[in-house]
Amino acid sequence: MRFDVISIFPEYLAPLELSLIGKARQDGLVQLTVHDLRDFTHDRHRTVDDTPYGGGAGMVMKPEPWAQALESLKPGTETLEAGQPVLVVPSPAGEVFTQAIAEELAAEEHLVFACGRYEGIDERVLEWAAQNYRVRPMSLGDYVLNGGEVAVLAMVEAVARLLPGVVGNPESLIEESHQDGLLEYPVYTKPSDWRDNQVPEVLLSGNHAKIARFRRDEQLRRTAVRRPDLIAQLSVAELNKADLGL
Ligand SMILES: Nc1cc(-c2cccs2)n[nH]1
Repeated sequence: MRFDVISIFPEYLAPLELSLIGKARQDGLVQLTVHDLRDFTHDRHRTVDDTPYGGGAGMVMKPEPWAQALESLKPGTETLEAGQPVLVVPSPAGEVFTQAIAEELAAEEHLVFACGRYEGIDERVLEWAAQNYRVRPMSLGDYVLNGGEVAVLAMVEAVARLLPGVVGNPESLIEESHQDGLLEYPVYTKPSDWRDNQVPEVLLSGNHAKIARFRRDEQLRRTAVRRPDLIAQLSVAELNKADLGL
């Protein structure tokens, strides 16, 4: 998997050199390159923004530096089966990023992330880029950040960790939150009696069927309380499987 990130703050993406993703890059499982958008400007001040047509506060990112940065990544030279790269554009006006989308993107060969700042990128860039990219405006959630970099850190981690060989034990990717549309169950470790707080007895029983049932019930109970919106998407059969006791 090849990741390219374009930003006016490339140092913001430095955490992607650390830990899991950093090791994946060293192991050659992931190729990740961060590009400074200002390298695609040609004026003395390396200008990337200008005032908005139609007025309004703030500045808009100029189209030409983006076009040159995106062209530099050689879209359109992909093999037929690889298909066009996906251009992910973090935006509060995008589709909401989910685990399902992370899994979708993890199946791609090449992802490009465009980190907007200011009031956003000139819309014509996204229209123009559609010639050589599958353009996907993507929101991290219904709140506003100052730029796309934080969203890219989250999305790259969510995608890269799904790639074969990136996390040590692939089993740890199973039964995670949102894996099956539910939140994950609570976890415990030693000591079993901690400051007079006990680990649920069933987890000490060694009865794997009961443990599995307890964990499933806890997933459903947590989801019903914390994320009723997810419960609405579950089948009646799933709900009937659990004793929610709500
Ligand atoms: N979910 C989300 C994305 C964003 C931004 C992306 C780029 C600038 S602001 N805010 N909130």
